[in-house]
Amino acid sequence: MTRPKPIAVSLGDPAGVGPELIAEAWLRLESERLPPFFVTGGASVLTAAAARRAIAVPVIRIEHEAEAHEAFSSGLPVLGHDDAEYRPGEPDESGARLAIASLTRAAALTVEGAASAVVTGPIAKSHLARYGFTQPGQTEFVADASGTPREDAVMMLAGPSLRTVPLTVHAALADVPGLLSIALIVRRVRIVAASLMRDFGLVQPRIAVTGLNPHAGEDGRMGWEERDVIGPALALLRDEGLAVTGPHPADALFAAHERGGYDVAVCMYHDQALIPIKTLDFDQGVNVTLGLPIVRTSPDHGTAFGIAGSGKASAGATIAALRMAGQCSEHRAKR
Ligand SMILES: NC(=O)C1=CN([C@@H]2O[C@H](COP(=O)(O)OP(=O)(O)OC[C@H]3O[C@@H](n4cnc5c(N)ncnc54)[C@H](O)[C@@H]3O)[C@@H](O)[C@H]2O)C=CC1
Ligand SMILES: NCC(=O)COP(=O)(O)O
Repeated sequence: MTRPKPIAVSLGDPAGVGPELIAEAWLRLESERLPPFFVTGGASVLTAAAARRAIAVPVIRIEHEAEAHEAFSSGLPVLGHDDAEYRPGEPDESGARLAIASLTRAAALTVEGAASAVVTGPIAKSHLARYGFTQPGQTEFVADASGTPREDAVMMLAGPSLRTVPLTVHAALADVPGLLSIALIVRRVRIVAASLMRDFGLVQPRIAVTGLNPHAGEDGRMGWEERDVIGPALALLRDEGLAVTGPHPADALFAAHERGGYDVAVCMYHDQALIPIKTLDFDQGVNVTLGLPIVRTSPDHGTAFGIAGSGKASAGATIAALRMAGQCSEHRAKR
């Protein structure tokens, strides 16, 4: 049997918590039973970040991704020579350029099949935008890199307590009602259903869809989107045989007694989906992009510049992202 390819990990912004958490994940590879991975660039950043965190993580430079498997048991494999100075909490131009280069290479290696999945370290979008990062986020970046229409790259947040999908993502709240349409909901919910089957092994995913307005519109008294947009979209999806319920009032859907009734909650906007997951599962929350020809996950937290280098950041979400990337790749390989 051929062994699976290693996972390509992008560094994230070197001034953020990404590098120290990747190093910590490598340190715990046996206790956490992590699949083999390598980092694209940032060898001296990773060495310095591990030292600052007072953890013993030998960094092993590799010239080719095929060397990652052998290196992995002795140290953290780092591919290539892209690098920067380690200045935690002080994002700068060279760090931004390294983050972009690392992401670009990790995604490209995954698209060409040299890596089984890409796990992206956290970046600060507004900071990187000053240095040539043109996409709204890494979700759109990996969509473009893998030749996927951006509308088909669907963000899902997954933790031990629940999974959520924001149908609209990095949009101003005032723009959300105008962005919602029957076509968007149908297209994205179909992708959610197909991905939960392909990447997570669910046979018939149970999909709960929220309303947009308080009380899911209260029969049109508090908004019309449920009646005119969300409801008709869900009727179409049910006609296709998908196990879709809603529109549900969003305020109660995440209560413990409700969560057992669905496999994923599809939400209308960013905070509706992210607040419950970050409240319940912050330390194990994974951001996974559905609908791609490749597997991509990420810890769901950001760069946390304020605590970078302090040793306070938890590696739980990074470890969960690595583990989930390995599991999704295994599910795909079995199909
Ligand atoms: N996957 C990614 O690339 C993401 C990137 N971001 C970016 O990160 C930047 C900062 O965003 P914020 O909203 O401040 O979110 P953040 O996640 O960086 O920080 C929010 C709070 O959580 C804490 N925190 C974050 N990670 C932690 C960890 N591993 N352990 C313990 N505490 C942790 C921080 O100290 C802060 O108090 C933004 O520029 C945003 O674009 C935000 C979310 C995801
Ligand atoms: N709030 C989630 C987030 O910002 C992650 O976005 P992306 O960079 O993974 O697209």
